[in-house]
Amino acid sequence: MPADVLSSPAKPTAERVTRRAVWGDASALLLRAARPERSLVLRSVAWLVLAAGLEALGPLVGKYLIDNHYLPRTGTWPEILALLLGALAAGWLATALRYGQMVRLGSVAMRSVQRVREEVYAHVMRLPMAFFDRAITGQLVSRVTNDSEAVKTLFVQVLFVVLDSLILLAGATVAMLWLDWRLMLIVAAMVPAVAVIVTLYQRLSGPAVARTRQLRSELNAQMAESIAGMPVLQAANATARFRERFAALNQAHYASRATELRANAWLLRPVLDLLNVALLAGLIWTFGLRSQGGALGAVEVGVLYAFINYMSRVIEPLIQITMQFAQLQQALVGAARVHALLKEAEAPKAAEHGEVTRGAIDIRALDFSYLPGHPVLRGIDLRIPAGAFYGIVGHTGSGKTTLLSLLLRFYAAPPGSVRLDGTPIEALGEDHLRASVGLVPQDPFLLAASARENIAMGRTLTGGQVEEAARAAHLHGFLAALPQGYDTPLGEGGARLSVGQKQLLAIARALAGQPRILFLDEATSHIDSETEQVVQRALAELRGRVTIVAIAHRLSTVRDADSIAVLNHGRLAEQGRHDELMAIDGGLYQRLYQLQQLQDEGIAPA
Ligand SMILES: Nc1ncnc2c1ncn2[C@@H]1O[C@H](COP(=O)(O)OP(=O)(O)OP(=O)(O)O)[C@@H](O)[C@H]1O
Repeated sequence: MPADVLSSPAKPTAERVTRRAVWGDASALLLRAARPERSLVLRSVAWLVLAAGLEALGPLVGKYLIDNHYLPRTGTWPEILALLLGALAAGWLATALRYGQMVRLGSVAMRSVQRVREEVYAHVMRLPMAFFDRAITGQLVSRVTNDSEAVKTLFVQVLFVVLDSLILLAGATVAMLWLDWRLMLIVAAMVPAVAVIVTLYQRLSGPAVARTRQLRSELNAQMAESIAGMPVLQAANATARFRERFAALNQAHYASRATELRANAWLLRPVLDLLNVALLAGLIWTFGLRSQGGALGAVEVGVLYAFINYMSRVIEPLIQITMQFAQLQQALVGAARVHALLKEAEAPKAAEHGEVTRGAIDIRALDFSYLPGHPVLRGIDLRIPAGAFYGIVGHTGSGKTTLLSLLLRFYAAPPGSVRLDGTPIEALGEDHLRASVGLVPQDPFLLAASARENIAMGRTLTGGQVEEAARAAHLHGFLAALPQGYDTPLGEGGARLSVGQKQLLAIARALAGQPRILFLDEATSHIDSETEQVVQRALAELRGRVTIVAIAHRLSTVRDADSIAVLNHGRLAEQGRHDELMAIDGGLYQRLYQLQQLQDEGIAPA
């Protein structure tokens, strides 16, 4: 992550490169977010330029009044009144214009955040499973919620305020140039001084800002992890240790914030205020020299009035710009992180040809490894006819789940090695593939919603379809007897259900999509024998209509399967019906089965 490198002071070259990358990433995100409203942004900027021009007129009118009317005492009241009213009107118009445009640009910023947040969420949903192997949930949540706010900060507090200030600065500079270019040069000395201050500030506070953001996202991550693992933490009496860990992170976050605050407090406003006073003294000194008849010649009093006025107008935008650098640091890092996430490659798009109509699976010479040089599956050949019930068994780590993940296209199998109804799996359209297969995972994932919503999962299913799926999973009786029937809230993670009921609900959900192929990943490992029989009955009723591939630790689940594939260290060791496999003397399946029987009888350890 760029920000992490940014916070490391040890490698100046890498830091420079990374800082550039942060700027590049953040600007790319900004452009992307504003693109749909660029004409509105351009129009607003044009209005801001006009407002700055009107604002710059004020001191000019003042100068004209002093030098042409007040000092020579030549002005007539109507003339003076007209000039004053004109200046007032210009000032008010400028204020109204600026206010209106800032509100408009603020709305652009809000809409941009909305767009970015939706884009990030949609993007995360399309990322390949391999991404989630290394992603940390809390940090991802941070990206979608906190960091996408950085776009708003970049727009509202930085870009627009800085832009507005720059336009004001340009207006005042042009007016000063027109009045007296030499005096203007004195005021212009502020610009390099501010550049020095900002560079210094960036060096001091930049790493602290990046560290603060990183620590904040770690705090989020720990919070999310602790809530998810609460039963384990409490049972292991680890809460105090986790509290300490959280406190240590929080302390580091505080220290990092304190460094930021110190840099802000010392470097920004106070230094600029000092500079302002020094330049004002320089201006009055020069004016004094000239009025003594020095080499520069006389300066009109009105010019001095206008310059003092412009100086305050120059100093304020400069203060604003430097003050925004604090926000800019944070926003840049946040925006760069969001952009880095958006650059994360999505799963490759399929060619979208071919269809799954019957549910036949053909696996040929399938090799797979997560990490180069560490093969997990080797030369698997397996043909599963449509409507068949196949079991996959094998010791822990033999590659069962990996095989299933490839059949679900969670990871990419080598092209052509997995075919569904004759079409290579990589060519099937995403929506079609997902509609054709159903998954009952080992740990059923339940939404904090009603049973109906949990079965439908956002699909537009009729009440009849939901009920039919629940009946097929042998869960209808239970759900219908709940206080609000299918509409009873199930609590977070389905807290109101037993593990077996959750498993049956996951089966109902998978069946509600009317899949051609149903995958079960150890769906019976956590349930009692009675519920297992219910699951077996449900599967038996599906036979011939849906292809079923079931990974099972508990071999009784697949005893009746049409065929059982036995994996051993990533290879297909044996294959056949239960009785055929049991007939192989000293065979792997036979040994697994006998071991399980001993475990069931309490003779061997589980
Ligand atoms: N996402 C991953 N990244 C890297 N290696 C992985 C990943 N998932 C699994 N592995 C490795 O692949 C091998 C096979 O794992 P897999 O989960 O497929 O086995 P399994 O037969 O399903 O085991 P179990 O019965 O314990 O669930 C293991 O050595 C495991 O460490």
